[in-house]
Amino acid sequence: MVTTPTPNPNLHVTATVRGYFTPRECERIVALGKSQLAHDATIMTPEAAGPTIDRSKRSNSVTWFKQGDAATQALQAKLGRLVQDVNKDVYHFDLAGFGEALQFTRYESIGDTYTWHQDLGIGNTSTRKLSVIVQLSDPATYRGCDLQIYKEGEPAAVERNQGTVLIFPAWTLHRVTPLEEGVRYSLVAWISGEPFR
Ligand SMILES: O=C(O)CCC(=O)C(=O)O
Ligand SMILES: [Fe+2]
Repeated sequence: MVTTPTPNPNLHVTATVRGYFTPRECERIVALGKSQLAHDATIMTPEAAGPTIDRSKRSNSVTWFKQGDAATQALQAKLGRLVQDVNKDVYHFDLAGFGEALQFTRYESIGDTYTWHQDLGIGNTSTRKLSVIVQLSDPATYRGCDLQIYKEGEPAAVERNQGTVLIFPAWTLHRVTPLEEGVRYSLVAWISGEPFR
């Protein structure tokens, strides 16, 4: 049987929402993140049974915001509204919601980095459909640590402004270049769903 599905024209798009969070809101999120324990960030590889630490690929630390906390719920509500709107206009995915805890990402040591990767992978990362990143730091306070998206063979830098939200399909290749000066924080959320449709 041959059918011709309707094309989905925006799968390459990174949705950029400038100033969705105010600098004050960003500072509050940073303070909340910094008040909690940091863990070495891990990666998933098909070779390893579970999450592994590989500093050549990912050198930074993360804090998972506690599920159910009032502050977490408020953050998820605000992000969720935006994601629903963007998904309706841009991606048209079947989404179930936040599949895992919000990740507060910390680049605090010179050289902290995350090399090219996709967020959609194996194990519990396999249900991720959209990646959502909030730029929490004032770009004047750090050098390097550029979030870049792979576009037609080239790294394309994305908006660095504090409070900007970036949304892209979770298979999109992206990286964070090494931190050269200062510190950078980001908030990362993944919106998950049943196998792709
Ligand atoms: O810190 C960022 O902007 C991106 C982090 C990231 O790509 C990830 O944690 O998967
Ligand atoms: Fe990522």
